[in-house]
Amino acid sequence: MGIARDASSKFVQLFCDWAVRRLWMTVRLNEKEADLVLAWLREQPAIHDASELWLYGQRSEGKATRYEYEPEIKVTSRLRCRRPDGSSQWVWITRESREGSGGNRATVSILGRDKVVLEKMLEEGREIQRRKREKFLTVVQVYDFGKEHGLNWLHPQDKDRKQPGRSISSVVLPRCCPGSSGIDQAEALLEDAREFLNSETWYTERGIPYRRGYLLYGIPGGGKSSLIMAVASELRLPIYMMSFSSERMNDEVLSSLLQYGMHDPPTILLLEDVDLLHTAVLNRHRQLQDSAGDSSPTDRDKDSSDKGYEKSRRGRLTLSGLLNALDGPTATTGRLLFMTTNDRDALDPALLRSGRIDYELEFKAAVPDQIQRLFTRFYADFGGSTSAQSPAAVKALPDEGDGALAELTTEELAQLFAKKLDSSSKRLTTADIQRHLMKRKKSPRRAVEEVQELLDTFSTGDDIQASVRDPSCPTK
Ligand SMILES: Nc1ncnc2c1ncn2[C@@H]1O[C@H](COP(=O)(O)OP(=O)(O)OP(=O)(O)O)[C@@H](O)[C@H]1O
Repeated sequence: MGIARDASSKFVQLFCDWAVRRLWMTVRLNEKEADLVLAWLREQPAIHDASELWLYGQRSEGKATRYEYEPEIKVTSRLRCRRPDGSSQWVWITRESREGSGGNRATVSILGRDKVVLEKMLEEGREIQRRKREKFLTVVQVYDFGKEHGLNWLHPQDKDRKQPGRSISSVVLPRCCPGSSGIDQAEALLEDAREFLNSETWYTERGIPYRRGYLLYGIPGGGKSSLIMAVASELRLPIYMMSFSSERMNDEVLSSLLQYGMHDPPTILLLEDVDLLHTAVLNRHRQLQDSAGDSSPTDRDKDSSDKGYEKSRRGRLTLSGLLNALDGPTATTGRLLFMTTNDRDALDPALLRSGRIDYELEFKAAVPDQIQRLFTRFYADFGGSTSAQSPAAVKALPDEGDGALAELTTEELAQLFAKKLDSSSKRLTTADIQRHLMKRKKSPRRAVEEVQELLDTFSTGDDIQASVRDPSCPTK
């Protein structure tokens, strides 16, 4: 009797398992797709009826705090989804937060075998993420999740996306053709990137890897990082900021970071201060190689430290590993690579070869036309024309005298300010000038009157002013 009961309960259990397997389909989602489904889920009205919600405030509008609710979706959420043909389908979504790593994983269980609902969810989630990127600049950084999880991308959660975007007009660079009123170097670079994004078929048809590399180099405080932020904001691309400082970084980790866990292309990959990477990280390996090369192979066989050398060699980032990850056979396409450096000469030529870097832009000390436009933009609220005239059009302006300055428009003050800086032999960066203006943000007149203070505080030398006066067009 007991045996018969056990057998029948086993049979029922097996039947249930079979029925669930037959009726339900479960799809496991990795981090990137899980983020899309969760972004979609957050916008479903049915979910907001949930009994557990998170509340968070956003101060992004400047003044009032805006409150937003996020449903608690750590547990399974069950909802009916509409299919494209108008019918509905039951879906269960379960979020699994990977402890310590911060990344999301999720499973989607669907009644039936039709995946169309899941595909619709992913598509809409992608659109939601794109809309969110419009409002905020997304910067993804490499983060060390500890011994177990290692290095991975730290994607900002929606509620952290507070970094506002930056417009290209906020980055004031010399004009491409000095003396003209044509576009400036920031707009030219943006145009180049835009053209690249529209030319995927062109690249594919010619068998050219669909990638573009930009090198921004020159003085600190010239606007290199600002330009990258502006390009990302204008093109609504997320920035992936690579960092090499962790001891855990090596060729394999780098390669896997660039292959997995990034948003779908196009994206921006940013390597900042790449000259420091070269000396501090890559050369470390070279020294190891050199010291190993000094001893004969027999000596090294004897030397137990040889094993240590091999181990450390495998655990290091090498130049070839970096180059392979950037544009080797496994490298992703559809990516804009930006490298910045203050010292171009310190870079290995291999890093700069054509096809790897396609566009170079040098940042120099500010030129008069640039200073004038920076000033006019900064004090745009003070009235006066905002269309900067070329330096040649500067009319005779009073040099000194408080009374005379009070009569001038912002535009005329800008011309005078640029003229005063130009007549000194000092080199100033746009960051230096911005700092001077910031201290006098309510008075453009004071910015001109106290220009000597700027020259005394921020002067960085006087030897290469001549080259600064002739900003070259970017090298393509
Ligand atoms: N050309 C510019 N137009 C507008 N603002 C600028 C420009 N250059 C610098 N700034 C301002 O100066 C500050 C520093 O600029 P930024 O960080 O972009 O310079 P950088 O060239 O990247 O410097 P570093 O090489 O030290 O990283 C920012 O607040 C930025 O807004």
